[in-house]
Amino acid sequence: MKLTVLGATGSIGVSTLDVVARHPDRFEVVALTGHRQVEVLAAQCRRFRPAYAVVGSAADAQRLAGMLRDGGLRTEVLHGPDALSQVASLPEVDAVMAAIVGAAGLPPTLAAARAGKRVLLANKEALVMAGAVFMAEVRRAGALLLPIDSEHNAVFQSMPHDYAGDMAHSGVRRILLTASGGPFRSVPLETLTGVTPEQAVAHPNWVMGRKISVDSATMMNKGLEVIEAHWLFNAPADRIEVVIHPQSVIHSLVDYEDGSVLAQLGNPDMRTPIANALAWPQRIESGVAPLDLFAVGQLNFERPDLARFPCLDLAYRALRAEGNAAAVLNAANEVAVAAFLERRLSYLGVAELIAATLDAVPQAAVPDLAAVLEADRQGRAAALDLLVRRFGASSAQGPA
Ligand SMILES: NC(=O)C1=CN([C@@H]2O[C@H](COP(=O)(O)OP(=O)(O)OC[C@H]3O[C@@H](n4cnc5c(N)ncnc54)[C@H](OP(=O)(O)O)[C@@H]3O)[C@@H](O)[C@H]2O)C=CC1
Ligand SMILES: CC(=O)[C@@H](O)[C@H](O)COP(=O)(O)O
Ligand SMILES: [Mn+2]
Repeated sequence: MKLTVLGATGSIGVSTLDVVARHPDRFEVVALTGHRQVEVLAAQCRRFRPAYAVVGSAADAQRLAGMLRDGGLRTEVLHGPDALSQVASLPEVDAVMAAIVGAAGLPPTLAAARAGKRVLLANKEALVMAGAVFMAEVRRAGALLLPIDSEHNAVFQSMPHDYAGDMAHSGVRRILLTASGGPFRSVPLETLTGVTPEQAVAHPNWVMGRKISVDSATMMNKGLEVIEAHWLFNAPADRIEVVIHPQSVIHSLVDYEDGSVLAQLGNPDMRTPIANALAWPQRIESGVAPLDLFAVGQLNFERPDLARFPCLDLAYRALRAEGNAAAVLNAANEVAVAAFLERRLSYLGVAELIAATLDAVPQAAVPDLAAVLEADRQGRAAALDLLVRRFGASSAQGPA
């Protein structure tokens, strides 16, 4: 199978290449993309010898090309958003790992879907922003969409094999998404005012990029995942429930009409869902240790407290509002998380800024990609404006 890995230099990208390296007879890497981490991408190119590598800027492309030439590699180095879409839709590529973080991942992921690829979807923001447009393109092009997000991969594994998007027909009552509750699940509520980016990114169970780690702390990650589940499984909001499960061993569950509840369990290591989607419908070795239930000992469950996790409530509200609301929610969240990581916004300010942005941007339909991108633009503009005017941040904003 010939692969493009979008976001190869990130947490999911590195785990993907770890699985790929275990099966040189099965997988061939055609293209790798990074953004700013040129040295990491250069090392990956030396190891996997792709035909194409993509970075964010012309200057970095020049630097990478020099490094690869010195190593005797023939990899063609490209840069910029169009190059991402180009390598996501190459005719010789069978499967695309979509592991760019945030809205920047939408155009190349959509390009892969439009080209009818096997799309391994980690970039949940793409589906949150553009769910209807994205799913329509998947169906039109006959692409195979396989979820990488651990919860959705667990649901995928626990659904009937012939599930075609009709929960009632398949006897599915509810989808139960598990959530760790993040680093602030049980700290006294009054201490949340002063929490730092370092505390927020210290996830109890998973090692991930900084943006998704903050999302886990606020539980916006679970909110985005509720919206993701809605689109992937054609599930209405009131049939998707979130269950806090602090051990992150049960990755999610499907509740059937006959009272059966099927779940997928495993150690919290993304190489399991990555291997599952890369090889589906076969099973391959992933490097993940066998689950030791005696060491786990206990599996606990709690109902999420929406006063502690208002972002979860905001995401359900955006899903129910339909139209541009989810794209605005996502845009505001990206602005808020970046500002929090730069210490320009408090932890509690993240949810407040998102709520204020949702109030500020008028409702609109999003029938096509242009409308989705306009909703994203409006959400970012409103959030940045509110950040300065209402939340007192200075007007300069650095990279996320
Ligand atoms: N990490 C995890 O365990 C999980 C992640 N996900 C999802 O997977 C996606 C990736 O997450 P994760 O790997 O943690 O994130 P990371 O921050 O670790 O990696 C992000 C990747 O995207 C690249 N990137 C960043 N900005 C841009 C841009 N503007 N244009 C092109 N490429 C860009 C980065 O390049 P560079 O580093 O070179 O600058 C890097 O390769 C997210 O959508 C996340 O929600 C879902 C489930 C679990
Ligand atoms: C590994 C993965 O899929 C993450 O999205 C994970 O779910 C984050 O943990 P939380 O349950 O804390 O959001
Ligand atoms: Mn997840």
